[in-house]
Amino acid sequence: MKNQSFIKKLGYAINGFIYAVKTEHNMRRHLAAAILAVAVFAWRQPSAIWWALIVLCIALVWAAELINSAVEGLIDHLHPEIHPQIGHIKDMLAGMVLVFSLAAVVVGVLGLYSTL
Ligand SMILES: Nc1ncnc2c1ncn2[C@@H]1O[C@H](COP(=O)(O)OP(=O)(O)OP(=O)(O)O)[C@@H](O)[C@H]1O
Repeated sequence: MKNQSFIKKLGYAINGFIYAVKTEHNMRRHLAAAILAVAVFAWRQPSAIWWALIVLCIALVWAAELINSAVEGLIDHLHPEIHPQIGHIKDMLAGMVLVFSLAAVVVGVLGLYSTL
C-alpha cells in the first residue's frame, strides 16, 4: 500500500470525500452552504481577496468535517460503548467544526458587505 501511484492515491482521497458526502448529513449541509456562498459571491462579485478567503473557509470547514467524521468513525469502531470521555472528545470535534463554520459565516457576510 505504501508505493502506489499518485493517481491511485488521488482516487482514494476522492473516494474518501465522496464517502463522507454520501454518509454524513453534515457534510451534505456544508456542501450546500458552500454552493450557496459561491453562487451569491458570483452574483455580487466581491474582490479577489474575498474570493480567496471564502474558498479557504470552505476548504477549512470541509476539512474539519472530514476529520470530525473520520475520528468519530474510528472511535465508534474501537469503542462502541458509552463513555463520558468519548462524549467530551466528540463534543470537541463538533466544536472544531463550529469554530470554522462561524469563521466562514463572518467571511461570507463581510465579503457581501464589501460589495455594498
Ligand atoms: N460513545 C459515546 N459516549 C458518550 N457520549 C457519546 C457517545 N457517542 C456520542 N456521544 C454524545 O452524543 C453526541 C452526538 O454524538 P454523535 O455520534 O451522534 O455525533 P454527531 O456528530 O451528532 O453524529 P453524526 O455525525 O452521525 O450526525 C456527542 O457529541 C456526544 O456528546
